Amino acid sequence: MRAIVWLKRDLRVEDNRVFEEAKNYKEIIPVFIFDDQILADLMSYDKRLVYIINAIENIGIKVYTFKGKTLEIFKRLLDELKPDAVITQKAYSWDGEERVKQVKNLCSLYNVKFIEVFDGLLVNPELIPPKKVFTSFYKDWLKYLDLERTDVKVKNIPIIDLKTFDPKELISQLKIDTVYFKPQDCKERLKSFDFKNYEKTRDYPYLDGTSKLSPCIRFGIISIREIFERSKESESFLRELAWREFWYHIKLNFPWTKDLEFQEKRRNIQWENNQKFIDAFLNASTGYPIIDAGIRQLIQEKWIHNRVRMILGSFLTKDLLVDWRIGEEFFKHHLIDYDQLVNIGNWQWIASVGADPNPLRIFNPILQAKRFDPNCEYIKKYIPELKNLPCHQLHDPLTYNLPYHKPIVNHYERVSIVKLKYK
Ligand SMILES: Cc1cc2nc3c(=O)[nH]c(=O)nc-3n(C[C@H](O)[C@H](O)[C@H](O)COP(=O)(O)OP(=O)(O)OC[C@H]3O[C@@H](n4cnc5c(N)ncnc54)[C@H](O)[C@@H]3O)c2cc1C
Repeated sequence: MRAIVWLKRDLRVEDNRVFEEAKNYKEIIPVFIFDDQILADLMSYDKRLVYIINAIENIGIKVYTFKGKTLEIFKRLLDELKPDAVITQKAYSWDGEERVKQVKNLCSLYNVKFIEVFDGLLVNPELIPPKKVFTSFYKDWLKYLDLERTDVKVKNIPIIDLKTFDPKELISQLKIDTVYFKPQDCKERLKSFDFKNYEKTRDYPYLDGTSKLSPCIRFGIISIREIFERSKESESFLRELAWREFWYHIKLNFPWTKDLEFQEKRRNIQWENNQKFIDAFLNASTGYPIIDAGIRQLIQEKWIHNRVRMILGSFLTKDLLVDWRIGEEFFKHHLIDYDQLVNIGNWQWIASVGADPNPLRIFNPILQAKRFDPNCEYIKKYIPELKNLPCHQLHDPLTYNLPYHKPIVNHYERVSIVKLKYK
C-alpha cells in the first residue's frame, strides 16, 4: 500500500496530521509542488519562495519536489507511482480549494482514494454555526478547540527514481538580500517569546512585542496546537489566533467575499483611485512619516506590525479613498505571511466594508503615531533621513513643514469627504 502525502501549508513532520493519516501505508511519498500559477502571481524578489525552500530543506525527511501545473504533475505521479491514496491537508482558501478540487477529481478518475485531513486550525470552522461578528464567534471557538496532537515517526519513504525539480534553481533567479524570517528560527522564537507580556507590548511597533510567528503559522512550520500549548496563558494572544480562524469561518460561510464586500450596503462606494495617491502610497512618499515607515518596512522586511497594517489600511481606504482591493494586492505581493483569506478579511475590516459591527473606523495617522510610536523610534528606524528632527514634528506633518515629501492629503479635510462617501 502506497500513499502520496501532498504537503502544502504544513511543512513539518512533528504533529502533522497528514502523516498520522498515512501511518498505516507501507510506503509514504511526501511531495511538494511549486505551482506555476502561484509562482506567476509572485514577484521575482519573493522571499516567500526562499522561506518555503528553506523549510523543505530542513524538514528532516525526503520530500520529492516538482514544478509545473499541479494537475499535470499529479497525472504523472498517479501514472508512474500508482498510489493507493493521496493524503493532504484540507484547503480553505479560494485558490487552494480550487487546486485541491481538481486533484480530487483526477484521483477519482484513477480510482485513487483522496483523503483530506483537518489541520492548521484550532477549530474546524465547519463546526461553528455561521457568525458575522467576532465576539460571538470567539465564544463558540473556545468550546470547540481541537487540541489532540499526533506523534508519528515517518520512516517508510522509499527511494524512487523520479524526475523531480531542484528548488535551488528557483533561488538563483531571485534577487534576495537580507532574509528577516527563517523557518529554522520558529521553534526558538516560540520558546523564547514572552507571551505573559504580550497584552502590554503587542500594540507598539517599535518594540519586539508580538510573536512574529505569522510565517511559521502560515506555512505550518510548527503545529498550531504546539503554539496554543505554549501561549495558552495569554488570553489576548489566543484571541489573535481566533481572529485568524474567524476569517476562515467568514470565507466558509460567505464565500462571495473574495471580490465582493461582506457588507451589502458598502458595495457601491465610489473609490477615487487617484493614481497620484496610489503611487505615493506604494512608493512610501505620502508625507506622513508613520505611513511611509510602514510601507518601507513592508518592502524591506516583507512583514509589518499589525498596528501599522491597520494604520496603512485605514489611510489608503479612508484618507486616500483608494479601493481596498488595491491595498490587498499590494500586501499580497509583499507579505511573507500572506494568507489570502486572512488578508482579504482584514482589508475589508479596515476599509469598514467587512465583518465588523463598527460602522466606520477612521484612524487618525497623527494621533496613531503619537500614541503608538511616542518617541518616533519606529519612524526613525525606517526613515533615517529624518532622525535628527524633533519627534513631535514627525508625528504631525500637517502642522510642521518637514524637509521631506509634503503630505499628499490633509487628514482632517479628507475625513468629511469619507463620511459622505460611506453614508
Ligand atoms: C490590512 C491587514 C492585512 C493583514 N494580512 C495578513 C495576512 O495576509 N496574513 C496574516 O497572517 N495576517 C495578516 N494580518 C493580521 C496581522 O497583522 C498579522 O497576523 C500579524 O501582524 C502577524 O504578526 P505576529 O505573528 O507578530 O502577530 P501576533 O500579534 O504575535 O499574533 C499571533 C498570531 O495571531 C494571528 N493574528 C494576529 N492578528 C491577526 C488578525 N488581525 N487577523 C488574523 N490573524 C491574526 C497571526 O497568525 C499571528 O501570527 C493582516 C492585518 C491587517 C490589518
